[in-house]
Amino acid sequence: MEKTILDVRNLSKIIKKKPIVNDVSFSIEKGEIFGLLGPNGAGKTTIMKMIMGLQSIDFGSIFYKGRNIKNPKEILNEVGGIIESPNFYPYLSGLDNLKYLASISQKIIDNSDFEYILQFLNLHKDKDVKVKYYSLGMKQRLGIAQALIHKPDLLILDEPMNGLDPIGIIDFRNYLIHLTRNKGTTILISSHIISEIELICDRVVFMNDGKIIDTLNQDEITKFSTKIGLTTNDSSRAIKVLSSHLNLSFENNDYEEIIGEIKKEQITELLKTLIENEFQIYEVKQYHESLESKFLQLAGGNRNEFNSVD
Ligand SMILES: Nc1ncnc2c1ncn2[C@@H]1O[C@H](COP(=O)(O)OP(=O)(O)OP(=O)(O)O)[C@@H](O)[C@H]1O
Repeated sequence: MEKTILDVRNLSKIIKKKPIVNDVSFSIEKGEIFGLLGPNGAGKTTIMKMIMGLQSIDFGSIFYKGRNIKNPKEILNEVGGIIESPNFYPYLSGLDNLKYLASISQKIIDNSDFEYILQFLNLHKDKDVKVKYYSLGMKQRLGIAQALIHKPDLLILDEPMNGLDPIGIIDFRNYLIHLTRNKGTTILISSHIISEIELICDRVVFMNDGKIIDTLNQDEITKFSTKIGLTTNDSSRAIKVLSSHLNLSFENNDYEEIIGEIKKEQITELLKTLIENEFQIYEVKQYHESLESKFLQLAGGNRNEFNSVD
């Protein structure tokens, strides 16, 4: 079985004599979640568009499962993605949009697949509503459904959390982890929001000005962000709940904040526990050297364009 799913070699895109993507190489293994992180204009979307055949390649090659892909249409049945705003037929319902896509896929997609994806993305009750009446968040979730409905081996997600609410983000992250761990799906995901990426990625590439400036693997990502500061509506109760439910030790600091050491992969569980116990969460901060500070250091001049941990 082919271990490397995607191999991007010396990819370049020149627009108006400017290298938008400049000699970028990386490869992604089966079942990996691979993050592209970079400020606005770094070249993330352009790379994804080249992989999906939405933009031509000026230099370099893309290998998919060992095959040099000259015409990306060859692999579209195996690849799903959201790049920029997803496209829909506004006069069709959410379900009919999905059914139309399914009808042009070569994969077998049955009613239980539609049911599952619509339930999962919390669109089930609005499945028969025309998409022109959908909110931004609903359209984003339908876009995710479109990317997933044909069960792609490789999922390409350009800023997929845009427009999702906090619970939607947590559920979506967990679903991506489920897809990779249980279905063997491989994911290439971009963001300029560091906290979204560091929670789920096995490897992260930092881009700036069209170039890769650094790559971190899971161990290197994990060693960041070990201390968390939380501001909620009830610090004392939060300390008790985190201790009794998750065996985490948090304490008050001087700023109505509670601080505790936590492993990166526990953050989702921590937030879920607090939400389930009806806390208002006003702020979540990371202390120690975080992926964000590493990124800001690497990105230098563009530092103001990054979002901080939400
Ligand atoms: N067709 C085009 N014509 C001119 N410039 C372009 C074109 N496509 C992309 N660019 C420029 O290329 C650069 C990289 O754009 P790209 O969308 O790939 O960045 P990005 O990292 O995805 O940014 P963001 O986080 O804002 O989505 C930007 O400066 C953009 O303005």
